[in-house]
Amino acid sequence: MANSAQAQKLVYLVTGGCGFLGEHVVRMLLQQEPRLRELRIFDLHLGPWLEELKTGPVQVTAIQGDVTQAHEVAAAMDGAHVVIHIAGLVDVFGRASPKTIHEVNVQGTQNVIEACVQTGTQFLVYTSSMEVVGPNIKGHPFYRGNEDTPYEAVHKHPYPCSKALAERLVLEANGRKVRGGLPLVTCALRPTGIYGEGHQIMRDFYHQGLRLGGRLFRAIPTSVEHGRVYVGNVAWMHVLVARELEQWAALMGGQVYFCYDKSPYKSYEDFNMEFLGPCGLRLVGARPLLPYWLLVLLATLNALLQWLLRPLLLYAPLLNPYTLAVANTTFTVSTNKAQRHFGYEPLFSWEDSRTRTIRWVQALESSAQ
Ligand SMILES: NC(=O)c1ccc[n+]([C@@H]2O[C@H](COP(=O)([O-])OP(=O)(O)OC[C@H]3O[C@@H](n4cnc5c(N)ncnc54)[C@H](O)[C@@H]3O)[C@@H](O)[C@H]2O)c1
Ligand SMILES: CC(C)[C@@H](O)CC[C@@H](C)[C@H]1CC[C@H]2[C@@H]3[C@H](O)C=C4C[C@@H](O)CC[C@]4(C)[C@H]3CC[C@]12C
Repeated sequence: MANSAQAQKLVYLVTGGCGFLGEHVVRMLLQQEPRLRELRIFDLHLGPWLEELKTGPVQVTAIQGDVTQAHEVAAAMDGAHVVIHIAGLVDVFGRASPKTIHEVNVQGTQNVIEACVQTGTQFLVYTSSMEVVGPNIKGHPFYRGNEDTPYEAVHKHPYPCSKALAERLVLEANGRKVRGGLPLVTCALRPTGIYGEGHQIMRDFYHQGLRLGGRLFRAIPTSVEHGRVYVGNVAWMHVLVARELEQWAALMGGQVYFCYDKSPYKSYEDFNMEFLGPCGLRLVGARPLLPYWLLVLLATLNALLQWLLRPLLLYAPLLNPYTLAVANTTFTVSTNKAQRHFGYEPLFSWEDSRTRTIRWVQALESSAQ
């Protein structure tokens, strides 16, 4: 813990700080980073909950802005020591155009990098994604892989393509001179499927189950495992990386780290039932109720419907060809690189992560009644 001489001298900027992961990172920084003097939260959509944070010892500055606007990013960055770049369009459901996804995720990231160079911000932590690696378009499984596992990372979908390009920009920017002549130190964190309080997709599954009389229908074989990580542990890894990046710049600069904890490897649907089951939902079927070819047909029909209806309304169901393919491909990580490089250990046990998430879903239940 920092002593009083070190305390409260740093300015952090968090982009996307009002999103699912961003809010947890903001709250974790306020709890776990004693050197914070000012915390700037830059987001397209500011949350009302930010007001409650302004009563503490750290100056919390909410900045409504757009990462696609370079001047807005530079203005928010000026004077910051560390930037944690979380903002992004997480869209695999066809809600945004490929162009918009690229503008936000790639150009937005480039704007953050250039703002660091222009203003002299020396430390950049980027929230990347497992999808930078896979699953690839060939449906190759990634089984208990790590940051060095060979894998043909070939993508077509705009989201993984944008995350892969943005991550590359961040890693290539490591070592660039920023204003004042010091080197920019960057690194990228790759969460697998994040779960926890505020996860919109979990909320969607819960409401879908309520609509179907408390039942969800299995679509994916139990043998297909997906790595998942609790949002609190992802937030903790962001805080730790931002703290250690200066001291271990030579080791950590230009590196990628998977985000991991002790969450069990299960199919995406079975894992969700760890939280939805205790809240009264039941997953029907020991194996998929429909053959895979029929699921592909239904997913394709959903994509066609989305295209036909687009001039009238946004139709964006969970099931589409991309989400079906991802859900149906094993992707699990087994690594300790973050532990070896900067001493990361999960802050929340699996049991604690599960309990917190169940309590959140139960709160949804009471608000739905
Ligand atoms: N959710 C996951 O499972 C997961 C897994 C791996 C990586 N990630 C990455 O984590 C990051 C956050 O994901 P999330 O699940 O919290 O998503 P989210 O949509 O809840 O949060 C994204 C935030 O970014 C903001 N934002 C979007 N466009 C912006 C723009 N143009 N300018 C400024 N702010 C903008 C949004 O308003 C939102 O607050 C993303 O970069 C995503 O790729 C998410
Ligand atoms: C309708 C069924 C087939 C159902 O099982 C579909 C589930 C599907 C919506 C999810 C399965 C895997 C998810 C993705 C994965 O957890 C990792 C991701 C990376 C992250 O950066 C963004 C979110 C996501 C793409 C995540 C999205 C939902 C799934 C595709």
